[in-house]
Amino acid sequence: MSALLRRSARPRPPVLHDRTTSDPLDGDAPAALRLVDVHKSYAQGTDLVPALRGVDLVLPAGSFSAVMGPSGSGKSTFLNCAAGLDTPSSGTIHVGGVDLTGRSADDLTIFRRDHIGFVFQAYNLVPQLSVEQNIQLPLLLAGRPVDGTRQEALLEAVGLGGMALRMPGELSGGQAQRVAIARALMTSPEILFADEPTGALDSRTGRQIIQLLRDASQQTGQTVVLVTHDPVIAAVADRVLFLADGVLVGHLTAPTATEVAARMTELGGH
Ligand SMILES: Nc1ncnc2c1ncn2[C@@H]1O[C@H](COP(=O)(O)OP(=O)(O)OP(=O)(O)O)[C@@H](O)[C@H]1O
Repeated sequence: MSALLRRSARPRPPVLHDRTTSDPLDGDAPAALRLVDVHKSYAQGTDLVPALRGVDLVLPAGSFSAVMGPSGSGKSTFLNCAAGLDTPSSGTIHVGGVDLTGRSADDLTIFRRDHIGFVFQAYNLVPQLSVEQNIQLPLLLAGRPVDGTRQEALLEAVGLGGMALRMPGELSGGQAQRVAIARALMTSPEILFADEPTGALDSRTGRQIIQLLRDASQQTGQTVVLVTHDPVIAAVADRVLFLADGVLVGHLTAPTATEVAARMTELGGH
């Protein structure tokens, strides 16, 4: 993969409160994501349903992590709070040293646009826009210039060289997810969140896609956090974090799929 994919040296938009954090567990590596005692409850009638119950976590920059847990354990809630799509009931969340706590919805939208990438299970491409227009969209929305050379290099890297003018309706699921990955990397975000990115793909295509995300993120030094139900997909990560009943109950470093599956069985997941 081309060195062009390394994160752009172009000045980034200013962060809201720029300050450096480091991970005491990882030497001087800067923290890409830091959660301290994060709780999230949802109102259901007169009851409060706890979805996260005191999550503490530090992920170093450049790490590739998978989050697993039984259905209802709080994975999506964790991802949505960490990505600034939802706000925790209490606790603090820092992304790249920026405290997201207490931000207005507008502030969070601007922050997400400039500093966070997303890949969703459903690809979320704009059907009326070509592949290249979809990839350029986050930059255009942020009022940032499009680097044509980087775009071309990213399309090559995700195996879509020569397909810039195709429309989403002309793509397979795997190709559509490749476009979504290129789009998420185009803005050189501080951190990329992926929610079941292979969930709609057959297992062979899903494994190709996750390897591609892994390779591309390694080249760009990108921090990635993905939620998955698939132990084979999770085993591609540096570390796998396990959630149960809204609590992080452990992690495995560079595990095999068999080790991940065994831990999930212990937790009562699938
Ligand atoms: N908007 C909401 N309103 C009320 N309760 C919610 C809401 N979203 C999630 N919950 C509850 O919070 C808990 C955690 O849900 P969450 O979707 O985060 O789990 P999950 O691990 O992602 O589940 P799955 O693997 O099934 O997608 C569950 O008990 C769920 O019912």
